[in-house]
Amino acid sequence: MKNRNLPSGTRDEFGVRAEMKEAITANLFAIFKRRGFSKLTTPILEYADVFKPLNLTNYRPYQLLDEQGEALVLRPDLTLPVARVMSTTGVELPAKWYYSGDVFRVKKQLSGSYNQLTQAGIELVGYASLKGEWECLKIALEGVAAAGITDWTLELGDARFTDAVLAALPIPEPTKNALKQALFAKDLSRYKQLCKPLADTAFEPFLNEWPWLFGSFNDVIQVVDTLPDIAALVPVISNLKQTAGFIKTQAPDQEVFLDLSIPSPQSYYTGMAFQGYTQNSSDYLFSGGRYDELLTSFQQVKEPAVGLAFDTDALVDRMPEPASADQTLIYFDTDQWQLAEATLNDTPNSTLCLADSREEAGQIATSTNRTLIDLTEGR
Ligand SMILES: N[C@@H](Cc1c[nH]c[nH+]1)C(=O)O
Repeated sequence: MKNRNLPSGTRDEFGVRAEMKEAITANLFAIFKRRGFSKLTTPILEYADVFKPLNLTNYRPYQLLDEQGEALVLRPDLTLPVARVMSTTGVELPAKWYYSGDVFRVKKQLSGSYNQLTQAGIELVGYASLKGEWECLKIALEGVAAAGITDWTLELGDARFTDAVLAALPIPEPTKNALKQALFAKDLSRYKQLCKPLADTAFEPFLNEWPWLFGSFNDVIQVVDTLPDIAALVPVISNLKQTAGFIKTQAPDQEVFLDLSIPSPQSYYTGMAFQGYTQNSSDYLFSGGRYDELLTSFQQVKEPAVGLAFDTDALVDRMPEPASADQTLIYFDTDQWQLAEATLNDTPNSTLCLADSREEAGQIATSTNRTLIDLTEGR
């Protein structure tokens, strides 16, 4: 073997970390199942076409070809495969699915982030009501709590906000597009220049704040309230306010932020989006949102849908490590297997010592800091 290195952005997982990941995945699955979700598993390989609705600059996939020369990819997302299943299998709707699996996204070299990450998530297909978003948020609160993470921020947004505001501005279409680009790129000098024709209009106070429209829910809503009436914004703001109220009833101490100055986390979102963050890290704990148009890229009929995925690796990175219990090693002769088995059953946190000699068993016990039970003693 010439190259023993791993492909960039991948890792091996073993020991405590791998066990913590298994434990949080089991906890999340228990939450999903208790709330009536069914399991859905899809392959790691899919036709590249499935992921056309993604913004591929953020999610550049690993590509390969099948035997007919068709482009395949390692899946960069788990929501699109669920949408594909929904449109090809004629499953009766509405449906509640859960899943877990690895996704692969080619990141910039040396960006320091991983190209393979594990997600565990849910998709609610066929539910148009705000109850769908709230079910996702309830699961987000429970999932993060199950990981033992207490200090985190829930960030809300809405994919419709930016376009609704831009549509109302009395400026030509190309200027609106340029303004959106400058806003998202945080190119402030260009942004200010493009806003000049709107000085002294009713939009001015809002436009002065828009690039910084991120922060605690009520502070951001106050700025939004300075806008003149925009009919398309009414349901957006009302849903956001109701949702902040819902969180208050479910988790009174939960910090809720609102970000209305960035692009939607996924190009396929059509409504509310929500993410969980801890301080000093750009990895989200979970990310989700409503995507009512996505199924139309696979089938004729439109189906409302909303979902969320936990980044299992991000949860593990922030989970408190479990206290390690005292471990015991059971040394025995080959003809004592039954006795060794009985001792194993009766002794918590024990493991059989498979060494050939008492001396080797002693060395292992010392180097791994374990107590040794010697069943050969006095033979
Ligand atoms: N697939 C999305 C998360 C999601 C699940 N359902 C809806 N959104 C992501 O990876 O960001």
